[in-house]
Amino acid sequence: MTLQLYHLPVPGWLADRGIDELGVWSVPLTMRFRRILVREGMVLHGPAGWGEWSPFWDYDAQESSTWLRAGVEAATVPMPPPRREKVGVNVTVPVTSPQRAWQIVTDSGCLTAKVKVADPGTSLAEDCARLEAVRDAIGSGRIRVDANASWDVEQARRAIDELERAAGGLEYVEQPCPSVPELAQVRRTAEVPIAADESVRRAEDPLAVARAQAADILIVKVQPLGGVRRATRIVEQAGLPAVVSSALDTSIGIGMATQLAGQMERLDHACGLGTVRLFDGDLATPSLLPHNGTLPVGHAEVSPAAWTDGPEVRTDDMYADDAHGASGCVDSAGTGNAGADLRRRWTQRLDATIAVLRSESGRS
Ligand SMILES: O=C(O)CCC(=O)C1=CC=C[C@@H](O)[C@@H]1C(=O)O
Ligand SMILES: [Mg+2]
Repeated sequence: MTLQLYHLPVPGWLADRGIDELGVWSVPLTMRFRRILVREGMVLHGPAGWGEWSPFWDYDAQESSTWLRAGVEAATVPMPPPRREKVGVNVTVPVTSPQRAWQIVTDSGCLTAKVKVADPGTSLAEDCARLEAVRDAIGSGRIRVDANASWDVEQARRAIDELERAAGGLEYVEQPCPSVPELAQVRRTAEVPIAADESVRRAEDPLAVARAQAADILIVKVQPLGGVRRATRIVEQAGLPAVVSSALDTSIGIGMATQLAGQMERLDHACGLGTVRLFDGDLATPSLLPHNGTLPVGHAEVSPAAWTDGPEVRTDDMYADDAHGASGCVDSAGTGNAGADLRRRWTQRLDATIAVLRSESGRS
């Protein structure tokens, strides 16, 4: 399987906001990440360029609506000039063998590595072996780990000590435990700084973690936080250093994230934006991949060559049989209903998500 990208008709709610082109895509990953092997989403075009909307499939319409606000903002709201032209990024190391981890870090050219740990079904010893290999590859560079809320307080204390020893020093530990009170407890005794990710991006109140002094650093992601402007406000209000990171986006979403990094007053840490390397295909040419550990700040464009159904498909012709775009599409390879399932699932998802936003604007 390779990259697929199909046009979809633009629903009225998006057209009213200035969106004039809509695509749905699917890209295989080069290796398992976050327990998935394929990433899917939409891209939206408007007066400010391209935006991405790619909530994971385990997110409901309510949570996905925040991600949609971000995609619409990127496509329709021009950003002020950035404070910096390029940003440092970390290489992301999935749960994998020490050999592969070593190779990923060596190939990356990055001076900071973020290593996934505590994945269900793997042991602390395996995590330590991966960290030793990463230290060997990165030399005097920085290593951070992400536990994705997998530990309780006691497990976190024990694991952090061991991981720190294996890594020969850690820059920070990202989301060791699920709740804010647990993070606060771990932070009180840990020698290593604590970063909050899920407690910011999936929380009803993204500032609660800062108020509770439960983290030293915030991880901020454009789509989960509803856009560059809202994410910037959250960082300002929290008053903590922030690490701009990816939501496992294509280059379009990574471009949105570089814009957030470009707007931030303080940017002391490498951004978690090197993840296009995990994709086997991309919407932009060239892809937003780090060179010498940095990425340029700015929007990425969907490449005309990326469209499976051709760059200039008139959606009213394509979907003559089906107003919702799920059938009747003839792709450029002549394979009939290729992508029909992808288009149907995402059209339904978009409809449900727009319904949430409509009801919210009805209430306000
Ligand atoms: O921060 C990075 O280096 C890459 C981004 C990354 O790790 C993630 C992206 C998307 C979903 C998450 O499971 C994961 C994270 O938890 O930070
Ligand atoms: Mg994380």
